[in-house]
Amino acid sequence: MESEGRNGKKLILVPGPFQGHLTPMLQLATILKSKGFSITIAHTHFNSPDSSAHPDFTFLCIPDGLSEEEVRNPDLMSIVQRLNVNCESSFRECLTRGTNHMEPVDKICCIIYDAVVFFSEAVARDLKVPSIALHTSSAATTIVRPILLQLKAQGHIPIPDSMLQALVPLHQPLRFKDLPLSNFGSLDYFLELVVLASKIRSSSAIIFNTIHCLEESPLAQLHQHYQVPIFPIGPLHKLAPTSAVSLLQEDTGCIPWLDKQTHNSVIYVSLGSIAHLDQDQLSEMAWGLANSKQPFLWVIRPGSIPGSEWIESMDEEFKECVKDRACIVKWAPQKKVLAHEAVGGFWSHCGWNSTLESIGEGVPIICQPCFGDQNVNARYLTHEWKVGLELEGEIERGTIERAVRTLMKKKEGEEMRQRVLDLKHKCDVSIVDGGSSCHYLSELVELLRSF
Ligand SMILES: O=c1ccn([C@@H]2O[C@H](COP(=O)(O)OP(=O)(O)O[C@H]3O[C@H](CO)[C@@H](O)[C@H](O)[C@H]3O)[C@@H](O)[C@H]2O)c(=O)[nH]1
Repeated sequence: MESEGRNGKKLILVPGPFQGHLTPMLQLATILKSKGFSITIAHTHFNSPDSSAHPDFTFLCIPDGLSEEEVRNPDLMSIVQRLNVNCESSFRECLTRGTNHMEPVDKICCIIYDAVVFFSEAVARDLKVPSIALHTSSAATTIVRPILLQLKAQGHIPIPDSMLQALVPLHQPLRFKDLPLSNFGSLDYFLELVVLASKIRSSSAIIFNTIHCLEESPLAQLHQHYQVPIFPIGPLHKLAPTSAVSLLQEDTGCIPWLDKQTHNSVIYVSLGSIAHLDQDQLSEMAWGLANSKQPFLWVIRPGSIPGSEWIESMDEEFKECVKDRACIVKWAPQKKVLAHEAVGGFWSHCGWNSTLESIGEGVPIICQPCFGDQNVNARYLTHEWKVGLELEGEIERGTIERAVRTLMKKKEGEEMRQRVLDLKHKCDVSIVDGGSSCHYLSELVELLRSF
């Protein structure tokens, strides 16, 4: 049984079962452990994290009732929907039954849950345990999501072409086309999920993996919107740099390859853990990179190109053309890659973790958002913080080649690099004594200790 934390307080943390959600929750767990709390990670069977990487935590598997078929071909929206239905009673049972590795309910001081697995809040309320939500996307995304519901009510979803380029009132620099619509599953369920995941219900506070200096205005709007404390305590990966939580095996062979490249010469390419490409897009990306003449490190996730295996789908001519300046892996140790001095640019889908990790290492970005909050993040990167280049329209080799050259070789790219280094410095300042994230973290810890 997990020994009591130094301060005698026990926390249950419930992550969302996707890479971009598990990562920040495990980082938060590491941070709170260092503050003296004992930690139980209550996770679904689906995409369960590797418990051996975190010997300090207790792991509790919530039976999730998903069928083998649902797990084999996961459809994100329906998985989220099913988990929120299936897991409420099994989670409650896990907590109340007091299994060998579980503490009695009255010893739990708080349940911290990812906002997408809101069944956790229902259980916390039922058991009269305080709860706090963690939002894993940006504050800007959270504050604009309700606009989608207004648009739907006005019959403006799908958003008409005539509106797409217009700025969203009170939410500049966002245009209507940047609003965080999902590509997955039914629109109605997505909108329902937006409502359910943004409700605070009985929870006592909301944690954001963001930084005051990056999102001052959206955070101010959130403070007005929600009647509970908001804790922007990011970037979590900087506060918990050793917290490993990869669902896929990392290929560390790319690090010795990077060691041989010159300073700021490599463009790192990754579209995160969810986005998919088709064969034509893969080919355009490949030739855009090849024609840019820049060395590149490219993550091609297994299964991300439906119907083909990753490397077999690249043709011989391409392999020959890039053989001295390309490294292609299935999954990279991304934080180490971005911190490597050879990496001078990141071509990213702009998931929120990748966005923070790139800013945190002072690496400018070519932005290719695929869906949802990535559109919001890309717009902030290109038009608010001005540290990213927008790759708009179809994926096309000429556009890619030009974007890579601009970022890596031209004055415009160098200016972005300077600005992102300034932002990195501000982020570094936020997490040390006197910094905003450090301050909010102390307040969060104080609240948790008061429960
Ligand atoms: O080869 C790789 C590629 C990625 N990563 C890591 O995987 C995470 C990816 O997270 P993120 O950049 O946020 O992308 P997604 O996995 O696509 O995340 C989902 O969840 C995020 C948080 O809610 C959202 O912002 C995204 O839009 C959504 O797709 C990051 O920590 C990366 O460091 C690796 O370690 N190795």
